[in-house]
Amino acid sequence: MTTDTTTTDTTPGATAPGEVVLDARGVTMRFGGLTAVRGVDLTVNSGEIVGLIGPNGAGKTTFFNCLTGLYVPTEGEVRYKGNVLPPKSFKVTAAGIARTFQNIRLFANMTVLENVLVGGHTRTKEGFWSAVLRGPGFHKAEAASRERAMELLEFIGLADKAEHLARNLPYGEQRKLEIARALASEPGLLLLDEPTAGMNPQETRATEELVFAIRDKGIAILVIEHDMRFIFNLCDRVAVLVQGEKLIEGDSATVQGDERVIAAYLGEPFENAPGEEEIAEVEAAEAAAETTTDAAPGKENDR
Ligand SMILES: Nc1ncnc2c1ncn2[C@@H]1O[C@H](COP(=O)(O)OP(=O)(O)OP(=O)(O)O)[C@@H](O)[C@H]1O
Repeated sequence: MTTDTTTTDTTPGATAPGEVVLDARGVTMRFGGLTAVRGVDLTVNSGEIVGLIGPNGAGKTTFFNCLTGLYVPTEGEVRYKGNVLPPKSFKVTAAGIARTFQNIRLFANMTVLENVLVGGHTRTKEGFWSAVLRGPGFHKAEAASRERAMELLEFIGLADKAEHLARNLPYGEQRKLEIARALASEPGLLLLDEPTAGMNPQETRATEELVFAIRDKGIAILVIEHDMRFIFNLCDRVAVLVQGEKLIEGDSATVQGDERVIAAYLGEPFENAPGEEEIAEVEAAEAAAETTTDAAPGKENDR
């Protein structure tokens, strides 16, 4: 994985520093008599990682769905780089917002590379007839798509598994692949819905590094996550939803220390420093991984 800390202006979809990428205003979503999201304002600026937290059923996923064209908000407006979002998911993706889902949604029987190629189809210039006739233009475009997809797999650390079936990847790598597939649509904003769900501490830490590296490519990030340590380490700003409404928004220290957040969500003050137990757990997992690699060099993952 590339971990350069400078913004690369060659990244497609990358945004100039300080630009408002996402501007959601007064977003309300009702399902019959239930108001799942009520009057939520949220902005994400370029270069930022913003977290969205809240108890189960607070409306986080519903709000995400309003940002991706899956739902049209009952009230309010969502703008991406100044333009109101089109009311269809594929048009929102084409506009520059990509997402991952709470539950992994890969094409299990396709290869890792094919999954990324599918993610990039919104950026393929060749049209239907070109694909049918398979002329020189098509082959050139196909080669370029494969090259871009391989670059992404390189970045994410899965290039050596490009030809493996997605279903044979370990869980943590499937989650990475989902992110690579989302990045293939060349977004300016990436929405991550519980990216570390089900991960061990080592995988969570790797995901943290990956999200920083994506941000450093000039892609703004909005992330939902229940793992508070992950959120507070990662995010420039955190917004807290409770019962569909935004309770507070601020930097990690402000949110962690807010009595209403503690009462409504955290339950007890959050300790910023990782505990000795967790450090030991991560170190043990890393040592075990190294031993396995040393013991079985070049061992192929099952396909
Ligand atoms: N399609 C739907 N139809 C009816 N009610 C819905 C629908 N989707 C969500 N809800 C309700 O809206 C509320 C908010 O749900 P949502 O899934 O957005 O919460 P969440 O904060 O993402 O929760 P979690 O952390 O458990 O994923 C819940 O009461 C849920 O039952």
